[in-house]
Amino acid sequence: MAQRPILVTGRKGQLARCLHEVACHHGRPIVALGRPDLDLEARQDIDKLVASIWPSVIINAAAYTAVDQAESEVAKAFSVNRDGAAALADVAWQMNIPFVHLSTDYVFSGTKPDAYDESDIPAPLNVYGASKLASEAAVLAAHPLATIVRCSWLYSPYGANFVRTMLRLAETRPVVRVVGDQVGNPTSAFDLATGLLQVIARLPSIDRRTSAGIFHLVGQGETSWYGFAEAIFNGLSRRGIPVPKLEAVTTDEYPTSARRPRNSRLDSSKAERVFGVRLGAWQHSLDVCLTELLSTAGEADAERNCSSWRQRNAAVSDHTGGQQTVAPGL
Ligand SMILES: NC(=O)C1=CN([C@@H]2O[C@H](COP(=O)(O)OP(=O)(O)OC[C@H]3O[C@@H](n4cnc5c(N)ncnc54)[C@H](OP(=O)(O)O)[C@@H]3O)[C@@H](O)[C@H]2O)C=CC1
Ligand SMILES: Cc1cn([C@H]2C[C@H](O)[C@@H](COP(=O)(O)OP(=O)(O)O[C@H]3O[C@@H](C)C(=O)[C@@H](O)[C@H]3O)O2)c(=O)[nH]c1=O
Ligand SMILES: [Mg+2]
Repeated sequence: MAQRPILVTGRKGQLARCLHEVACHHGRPIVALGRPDLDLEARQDIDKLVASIWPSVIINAAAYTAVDQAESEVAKAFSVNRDGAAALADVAWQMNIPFVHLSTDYVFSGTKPDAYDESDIPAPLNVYGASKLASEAAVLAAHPLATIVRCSWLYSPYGANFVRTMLRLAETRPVVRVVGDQVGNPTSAFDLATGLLQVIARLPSIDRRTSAGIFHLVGQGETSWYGFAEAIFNGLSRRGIPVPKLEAVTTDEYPTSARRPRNSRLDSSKAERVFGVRLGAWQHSLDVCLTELLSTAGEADAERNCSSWRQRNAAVSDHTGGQQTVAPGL
């Protein structure tokens, strides 16, 4: 009998695209759905759509992710992130399908001096973070066995992310100013995709109460947005590309609509203990991403097929601790 596919939502988003590539590379059937076919705000026929695919697991990578814009689109952010996610989780629960949902470091206020673990109390500073925190509770209410993965500072060759923003600014600005007083964990969406596939591969062998609930899963290492920008520009310089002058500024000197946490570092040790998954160091994965971006300049937004996943990605290790490029157990 044919293997049931993974169903991922948010098809054009960076994580969904990475999941698609990595799953294809490992010969795992995967169906990616996006708007208009699957719109989390128009959920009448989600159950029929899901039934027609009959997936082995659903990964909800669709979300309203425009952090500043969310401040003035509160209803929409909650409608997509909380209500849409809950409706999909409900369908999964009714059909007895495991459900993996993504959340964010922005659920935290940033006042803790250390990395946040799953027992820390969230207190979001912005609408996006509040809507994602609400999504966690709503998803777990609809699907008590859902696995919720909080990640942070995702980057990839696709979509809107800080690496692609810095590459764009490098081409157009003589000086780039970036905040140096907000720290977190940059996370490669390819590494996260590989880690998520390991998580779902291990779900059947783990007690369902243990795999349910919240897990932090981010790239190893930490930096500020300024440190991240510096590493990006260093990567460009090493490749002979001219870069602008980079200046560190404070949060107060770089006003934005949404407030952001000063510290949103996440401790991923629970995910490592339970699922045996650990993502790679962000500096290495950034270099992989830059190579990919610069070798495919201009086509990063094009739809790609399975064959485009090269053996270049996903520094993920299993519980044996060894770094490897091919994820174990997929
Ligand atoms: N980006 C980051 O730094 C981080 C992201 N996360 C979480 O990880 C997940 C994946 O993020 P990422 O891949 O970066 O997000 P992207 O913004 O790259 O992609 C999100 C996708 O969701 C889709 N979407 C938006 N609204 C709807 C809707 N009403 N119905 C269906 N699809 C919709 C968008 O579709 P369309 O293309 O049609 O607009 C888009 O393709 C999200 O849950 C996000 O909150 C967590 C931490 C960090
Ligand atoms: C573009 C730019 C940003 N910044 C600052 C603003 C902000 O504090 C920080 C990051 O800005 P961005 O808007 O790129 O990133 P932001 O949208 O805040 O990224 C977040 O997205 C959501 C979806 C998440 O879940 C988070 O984990 C996080 O990745 O850098 C500068 O200082 N200079 C700049 O030139
Ligand atoms: Mg943004």
